[in-house]
Amino acid sequence: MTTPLLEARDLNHVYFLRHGFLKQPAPLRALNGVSLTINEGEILGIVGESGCGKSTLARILLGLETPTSGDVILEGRPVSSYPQRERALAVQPVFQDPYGSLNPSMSVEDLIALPLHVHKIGSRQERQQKVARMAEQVGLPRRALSASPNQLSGGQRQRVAIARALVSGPRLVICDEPTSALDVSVQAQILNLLLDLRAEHRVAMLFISHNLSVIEHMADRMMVMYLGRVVEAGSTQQIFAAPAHPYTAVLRDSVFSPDDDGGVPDLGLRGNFPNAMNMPSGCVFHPRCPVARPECATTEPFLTQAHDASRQNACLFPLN
Ligand SMILES: Nc1ncnc2c1ncn2[C@@H]1O[C@H](COP(=O)(O)OP(=O)(O)OP(=O)(O)O)[C@@H](O)[C@H]1O
Repeated sequence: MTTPLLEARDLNHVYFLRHGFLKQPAPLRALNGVSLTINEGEILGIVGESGCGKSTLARILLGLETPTSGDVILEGRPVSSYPQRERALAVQPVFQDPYGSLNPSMSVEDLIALPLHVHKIGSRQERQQKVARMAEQVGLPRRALSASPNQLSGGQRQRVAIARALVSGPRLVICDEPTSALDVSVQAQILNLLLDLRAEHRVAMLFISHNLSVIEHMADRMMVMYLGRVVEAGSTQQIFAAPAHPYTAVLRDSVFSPDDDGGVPDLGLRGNFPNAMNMPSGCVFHPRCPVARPECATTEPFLTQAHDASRQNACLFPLN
């Protein structure tokens, strides 16, 4: 068996929130026993409503946050044993907001070259060549290299962010809602660009979105998250054809407005998205589940294999 590129084992993350000056901080479980693997060159999609823990997971995998418990293993070694430089070279981010993540006082060329500069890769001339090649691959015109990011459109800025993420040759790119802030007309272009770059560079991606149709387009395998837990995982094609968890089925059948802003979509479910500080008993989805039975309020389901070893779901009464 080949070693996965990245493995997360039983990640738990708790934030402590203080309500009121004198009150004791109360725990909010943002991640609850999340495990995953990403293989070389593979795209793993993570989907779920706002607040389900997607960005917390991304930040932990990027090393921007330390999990309360659990392990992250990169190419068979715990990430804690990696020097920061090596980890940053192996795993690069592309965030949602291309406006906030690009320093407007730098030129596009310097922005793309930043990882090469920080990690002292290549001579000045080699860096320039790499940046020019990368800019061409992401479809930026040559004249954009001397521009400030403020002079570019949202789609072009995201191309800069993607070029910067890929220029140092990472093995994994973590894309957190990379097209949610863009105009509908450019979203598909950026998604297809990421697919082309994956094919060309054999780079793996963790692709986070609240929109299941984006995940369907992008991901080889996918995980559905709800209130910090994984409720279904498996091949994207199989899950779309026959979702096992009622939450996945609701997400699949909901109609997303193409220009929704990444907030909580209207899934037509009874009840609101629950408060993560006051988790429902039994199955955490049961208060909103269209097919819940009495046992669902009292018995907690665990993520278990179904169909074959590649699929898992956490439902007492799976649909398929
Ligand atoms: N720094 C923080 N301090 C306290 N609570 C946090 C913090 N970051 C996230 N949370 C809480 O943790 C839970 C998971 O948040 P997270 O941002 O990871 O979810 P998400 O699925 O990425 O949502 P979104 O798409 O809105 O970013 C939420 O209840 C959120 O309010």
